[in-house]
Order: sequence, then structure tokens, then C-alpha cells
Amino acid sequence: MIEAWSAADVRAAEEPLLAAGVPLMERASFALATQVLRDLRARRRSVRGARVALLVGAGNNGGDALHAGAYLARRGVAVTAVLVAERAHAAGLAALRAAGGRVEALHEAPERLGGVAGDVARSDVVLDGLLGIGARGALRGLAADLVRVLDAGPRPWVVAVDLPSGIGVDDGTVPGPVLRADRTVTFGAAKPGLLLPPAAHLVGELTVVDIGLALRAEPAVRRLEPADVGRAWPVPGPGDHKYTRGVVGVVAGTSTYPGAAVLAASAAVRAGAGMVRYVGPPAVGQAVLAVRPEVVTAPGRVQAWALGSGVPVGFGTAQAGRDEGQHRRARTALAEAAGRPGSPVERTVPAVVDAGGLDLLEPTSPPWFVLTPHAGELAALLRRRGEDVEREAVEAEPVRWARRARELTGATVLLKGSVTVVAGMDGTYAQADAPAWLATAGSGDVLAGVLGAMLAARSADVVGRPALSAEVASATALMHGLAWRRAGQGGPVAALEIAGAVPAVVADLLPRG
Ligand SMILES: NC(=O)C1=CN([C@@H]2O[C@H](COP(=O)(O)OP(=O)(O)OC[C@H]3O[C@@H](n4cnc5c(N)ncnc54)[C@H](O)[C@@H]3O)[C@@H](O)[C@H]2O)[C@@H](O)CC1
Ligand SMILES: Nc1ncnc2c1ncn2[C@@H]1O[C@H](COP(=O)(O)OP(=O)(O)O)[C@@H](O)[C@H]1O
Ligand SMILES: [K+]
Repeated sequence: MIEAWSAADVRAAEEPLLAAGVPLMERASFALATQVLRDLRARRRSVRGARVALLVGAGNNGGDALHAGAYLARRGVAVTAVLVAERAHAAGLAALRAAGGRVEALHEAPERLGGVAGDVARSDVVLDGLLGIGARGALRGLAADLVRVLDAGPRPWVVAVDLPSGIGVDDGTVPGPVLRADRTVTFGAAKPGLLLPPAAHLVGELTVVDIGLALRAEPAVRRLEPADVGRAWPVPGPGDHKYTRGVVGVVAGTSTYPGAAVLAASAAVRAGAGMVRYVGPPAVGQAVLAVRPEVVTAPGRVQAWALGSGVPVGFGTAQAGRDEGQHRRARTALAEAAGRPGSPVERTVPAVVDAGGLDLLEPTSPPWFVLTPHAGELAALLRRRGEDVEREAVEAEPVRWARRARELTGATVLLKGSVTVVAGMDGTYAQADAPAWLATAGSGDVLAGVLGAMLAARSADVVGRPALSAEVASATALMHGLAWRRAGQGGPVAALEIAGAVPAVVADLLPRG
């Protein structure tokens, strides 16, 4: 698992160490220089004579870049520091000069911007040390101009120091120009903005350097890795039978959209549900059975619901008239799963609420409901609860709006996208496992089915400890990406094939022995 802490938590952890004279910047810059040497060796035959440009802002982030530059200069690298602010880290600057590095004071001659940017672009590696965790708002002034010019030209190999300068450190927003990094070397711990969209797309490969910080607060954002999924995946024991493994009730599809039912039910079967009950129009049930004869269409108890995929939005509209009762079935399931008055207590179970199901929610839901909207569906859900927000705003600030939807609905919210954000009761997850190939019709239905199986397997745990829903949802998003990797071999993939790849991925991930 990768855990990220806010800028304030990182500063709080640094303070006692700095007061005790622990050389944090030396540790950070040495690790940074070592990584740059590795990159240089990978990219050219000899480190000696390589050219490295440092983009240096006013603060300690620039200090890290300057100290790393001094180290590189002593290894025979031709280092040029480009200063964009009146102030620059004094000790770092002195160290670079003493090591033979060159300094280009661009702030004293801003008319040289074009020429300097051209030199920077021809470097073997560029270190972006303009801003670190002290960033406030979008990159401004000469720093912003320099990044704009560099962005428009040929791209050198960029290593971001601590984080790509100008991203929202704690919220992952991209309020202005940011130089996209090929690698980010971050110090002490990852920062939320490195994991959250849209900034996460500018980070490149993430290297976290241990500089000895003891972070005591809860991480602000977590990202699961494959080993975490392996540990969390439900594995049946000798005493299990199909009912203890978890029965998933699928209320999905209509005769207009039967495919969603096939995909969600198939995915639940493939993810290892003890049983899948399909609930819907008989003709759609036949389509499901034709693909997955394991599915049961008789009514009965379930341990989790997956509902709403392929069910049209717009209850009470002309469209809803053609839904053949799916809205009614979904509403009944939602009421039971939430434990609404009049529902049998034992039917309080987790539910995945997807697509048209989002339209059917009561004003508030229990936290063991996992809503799975994409950005457009989330905007619509928020608008129904009084927020003035469009899809574009959700895409610009996904974590903000996912958390807002969690507050307003009470449910756990999984916001789908190229980075999937999960806002849960006790924390936020961000999974970046989905290549754009996954954006194919039906892929979300598969996610809903797999998540239904995961929640059914841990039904009592999730209702008893609803904070678990977010972790289970994140593990499912990760599994979805891994299944694509297996099925698509790096290329396009059909949604049903994603479901088909789940068993092999699970087998690979389970701890051996
Ligand atoms: N405290 C320490 O000893 C350590 C700090 N480290 C480095 O120090 C960084 C934090 O240093 P600072 O607190 O000095 O902060 P920054 O280096 O992020 O710089 C902040 C300064 O940049 C300017 N600035 C802020 N927002 C701006 C904007 N939008 N556009 C243009 N200029 C802007 C302001 O003058 C502000 O004082 C970390 O990210 C990390 O790289 C590491 O060396 C680890 C140890
Ligand atoms: N640009 C993208 N890159 C990677 N994955 C994406 C991208 N866009 C969407 N996805 C993923 O594809 C799936 C699409 O789901 P959804 O929008 O519900 O489609 P559908 O309803 O057709 O199944 C989600 O899992 C989402 O995270
Ligand atoms: K930086």
C-alpha cells in the first residue's frame, strides 16, 4: 500500500527532526541525486559530460534541487541552475557553485526566457525544483512562464523534486501550468496530490524516499497495491459452502439493455460468488442464463446486491415505463439492504449502486452502500442534492466532489475514471490501475458485479464495520485494472473478457502456501 500524508502532517513530522539537527535536506538531495544518476546511466553511456538543468524556485524545494545538482556536478555532470525567483536557497546555491555548477539568474534577465528554455529542453535530465509542499495556488510569474514555454517544446526527461511544481499538494488539482514529470522523487512520504487525479497523471513513476520521518497522523489518501488485494481476497475454507461464500443479488439490465445484466452477473460469478441470483424480466434472465448457466433466477436471500447497471435513469419519466419493473425491484432491494422500517432485519446487507440505481436512492443511505458513478453520474447525483455542479467540475476536483457526495448521501462513493477515487467513512483511496482501454461500454457493469461478489463474501464484516467498504471497493478497482492487463495484453479488450480474466488474476495474487 502507498500512503500519502498532507503537507501539514509532513511538516509536523519534519519539525522535531529539524530542531534536533537531523540533516533532512542532505538525505533528500542525496537520494534525489542517486536516482538521477541511475536515470542518466539508463539513458546514455556515460554520466560524465551529461547535462542536467535545475529549475530552482524560492524555497527549500529549490534547495533540494541545488544540493542534488552539487552532488551531480562532483560526478562530472554539467549542471546549470535556472533561478526564477529573487530568493534561492543560499546554502544550496553555494554548494552548487563550489562544485563547479553554472547559475543562470533568469529572474534578472527574463527576456532570455526563450533561449534559456531551449537550453533546458536540450538537457539529458531536468530537475523541477520550482515548488514543493509550500506551493500556494497555481504556479505564478516567471516560473509559470518557463513551464509554459517548456511544455510547448520537445520534452526532455523530467524528474520532479518532491512533486510536480504547481499541483494542488493535498487535493490533486491542476490549477495552472505544470511540467509533466517522467519520475517524481518524493521525500518522507507520498503527498495526496501525487495519488489523486487529475495531478496523478503528471507524476510519472513515483519513488518515495525514506528520510526518517515518523508520520503519526492517519494518511490522507491510500493506494492499494496487488499484494494488498491478494491478502484481502476472500478465500473459501473447508467449512464453507455456497451460502457462506456469499450470494449476490443482481438487479441489472432491461430488455433495452440486457447486456448489462449479462456482464454484471458474469463478473460476479467469475469473481467467486457462492451463488448469483438474477432479479429482473424473464427475457433478460434467459439472456443471462445463456451465457452463465450457473446463475439462479429463483428469488431468495442474498448477502449483497449489485443493482442499477443497465437500468435507465429517470424514474417517473416515459423511459421508466419501459423498465419492466426493474426500478421497483431495485427500490425494494435498496430498502431491505438499508434496513428501512418494515424490512426483515437479516436482509440488511451491502449494496453496489450503479448507473440508474443512483437515481433511486433515498436522501441518505448507509455507509455499506457503495455508489459507483462516473463523473457525469456523480454531477447529476450532487445536483439532485442541491449542489450546482457539472461533469467538468467533478473532473477538475474529483476528490472534493466524491467526498461531498459521501457527506450528502452517507454512502461510500467510488468515482470511476482513469484514476478511481473512493471516499469512505474513514479515508480516501485512489487507484490508478486502469489504462484508457478500460473505458469501454460494459466495463463498469463488470466492476459492479465483481464488487457485488466481494461485498457478499464479507457481508457481515462490512455491515458491522462499514469503513471496510472503501477498502473492498478500492481492491475491486485494482482487480478490474489487473484483469484488463491479463485479458487485453496491453491492447483493447471487451468487457466480458475483463470478467473472464478475474480468476487467473486472483490465483496469481493469492499468497502461496
Ligand atoms: N523542511 C525541510 O528541511 C525539508 C524540506 N524539504 C523540501 O522543502 C520543500 C518545502 O519547502 P518550502 O517550505 O520552502 O516550500 P517551497 O519550496 O514549496 O517554496 C515555497 C515558496 O515558493 C513561493 N511560492 C509559493 N507558491 C507559489 C506559486 N504558486 N507560484 C510561485 N511561487 C510560489 C513562495 O515564495 C514560498 O515561500 C519540500 O517540498 C521539500 O522539497 C526536503 O528537503 C526535506 C526536508
Ligand atoms: N480514461 C480512462 N482510463 C482508464 N479507465 C477508465 C477511463 N475512463 C473510464 N475508465 C474506467 O472504465 C469503466 C467505465 O465504466 P462506466 O463509465 O460505468 O461504463 P459502462 O456503464 O459502459 O460500463 C470504469 O471502471 C472506469 O474507471
Ligand atoms: K517540485
